Amino acid sequence: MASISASSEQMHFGAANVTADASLMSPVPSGFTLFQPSVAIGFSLLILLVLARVFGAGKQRLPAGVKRLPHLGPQLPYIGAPWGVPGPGIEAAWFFGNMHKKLGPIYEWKVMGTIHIWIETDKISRDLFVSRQRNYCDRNELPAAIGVREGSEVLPLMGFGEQFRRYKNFMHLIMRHAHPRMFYGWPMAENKKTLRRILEQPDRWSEHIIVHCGRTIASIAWGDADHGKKLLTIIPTILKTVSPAGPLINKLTFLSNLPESVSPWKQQEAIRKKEMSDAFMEPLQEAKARNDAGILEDCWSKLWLEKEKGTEHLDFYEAAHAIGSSSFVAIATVGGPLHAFFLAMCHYPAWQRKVQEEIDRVCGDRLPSMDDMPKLPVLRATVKEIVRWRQATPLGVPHVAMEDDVYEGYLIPKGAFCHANHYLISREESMYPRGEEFLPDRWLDPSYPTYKEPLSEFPNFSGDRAFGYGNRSCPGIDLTTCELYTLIGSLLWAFEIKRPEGRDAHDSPLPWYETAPWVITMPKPFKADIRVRSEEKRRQILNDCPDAGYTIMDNESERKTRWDVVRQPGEHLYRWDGLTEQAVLDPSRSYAVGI
Ligand code: HEM
Repeated sequence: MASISASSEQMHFGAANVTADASLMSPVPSGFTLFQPSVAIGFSLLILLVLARVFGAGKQRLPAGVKRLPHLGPQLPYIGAPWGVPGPGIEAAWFFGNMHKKLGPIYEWKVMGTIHIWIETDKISRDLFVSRQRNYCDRNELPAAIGVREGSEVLPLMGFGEQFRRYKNFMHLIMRHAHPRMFYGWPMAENKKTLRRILEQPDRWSEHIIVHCGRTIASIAWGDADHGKKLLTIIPTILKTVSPAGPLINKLTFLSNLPESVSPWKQQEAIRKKEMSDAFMEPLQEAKARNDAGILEDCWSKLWLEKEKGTEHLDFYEAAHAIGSSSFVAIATVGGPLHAFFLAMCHYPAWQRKVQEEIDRVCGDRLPSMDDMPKLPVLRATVKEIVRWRQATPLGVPHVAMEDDVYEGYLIPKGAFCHANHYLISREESMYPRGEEFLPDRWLDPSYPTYKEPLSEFPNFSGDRAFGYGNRSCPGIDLTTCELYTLIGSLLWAFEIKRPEGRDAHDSPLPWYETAPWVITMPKPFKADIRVRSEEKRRQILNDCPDAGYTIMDNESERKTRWDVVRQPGEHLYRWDGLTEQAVLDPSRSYAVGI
């Protein structure tokens, strides 16, 4: 297969973008000292190698007739094959995709004593994570996120067990309660405020989208959009902490043995934990005060405070963390596809006109609501295709094998981290021809394998693979549906979104596949030309959409509380503490066409 350094999906990356991972792949440079990080890492690896040899670590015993999964070839005992660990974010999805071309649809890669199993297809993911879900429902230890797997803080990262079951049941219950009530009307209310902000400051669309997601989920969780600031404050740290591209300790896992007094990661983690707990406990405390005063509006917290049947088994700390940790995940996951929406509209203007024709015909002079959705298949297809085209979680969240298992004659050992490559699964040629294109027609035209009738119901997100598999799959599908359908519908009702022309286009070209390097990723913010579609719509927005102000402050002098969110000096667009920054990719790598 031909090999290129920037295929149809991938961008060209400048030499300035050399990844930090390069140190893991490069030979040790001449003229080094023992204090250089690369030398220290190399030295540590050497000691580990010697220890592993001495104690015979890393030997894998295979039962009779069972084979080891395809792998990279010779590997070091215990350490495995840490060289070549790919760059962050989407590059990892391409990199592991390239390896599938050599090793087949499922292979293993041992790094630092852990067996990682990479899965290329929907079928294998379903065989393991759905048909055998009882064995593949654990989560992995994250070296930088100390104690999160065993703790009672973060639902998506909790190991399987009694505490996880209690949180997840609670999450399902509050979702089941809120969904038929359209999440108590909060998403529609926030949609209007966001239209107003974008009308007034179109060049800050990316910032308004992030704020929108924070305000919407905070309203649903605690009945007060202002708590969204707390979520916006804590997310950058936790998302970086749990990402392979985050702290070094996530790659060099043996560093987690350092005592807290000399471990900057452990010290940082103690601060992160305290801040996150405060961000979850304070809003529930405030919601309680408002509930006691009889003024708390409908929200998830109210269900717990008023002891809705099935919620009473959680104490205050647990309820605060179950609600908080179910909320913070709703910001980047929804914000990512919303960013991808702006990108798709700039790249595919003809499709934008088509979906606007449908919205105009069905909704006329009012904003689309969930009641309109059966009559808006083109809008639903647009939203579904956005989530497929630019995955919010391209490598999903690992499922950990709880016991040894044998799949098609191959051993999947207890403790293996199993990764479904969602990026590849969303591009399987047999299901998604021309997978790298944004092609909403694949959900509307009977000639495509993904087409389903009736169009008043399909496409929808039910069973969509982007939301994961089995008993660890995403409980946020209904909320995502409500948020994305109605906000994207409203944005298309109100605005025309175009790629910039002339000098602007030259100075900041439209990205194709530039995403952030974290486990939940989003397209890099870019310049778009956003104009209201008519003077009548402008009047309607100004009359009917309340001005809720701007959450992000211009400078530190305006800060009143620890939770205020402030743009950094010299920052025109809020960069969310680096979360919106582009992944730094390795320009020396190349990926096969079609990955
Ligand atoms: C486009 C939007 C979203 C996508 C693509 C998405 C994707 C995912 C994926 C891939 C997982 C891991 C599934 C697995 O392990 O197999 C997950 C888990 C989870 N998601 Fe979402 N998600 C989205 C929106 C949301 C929203 C809006 C919420 C909350 C309101 C949410 C809450 C959660 C939680 C709590 C988990 C952890 C479940 C568990 O570990 O058992 N997600 N999501």
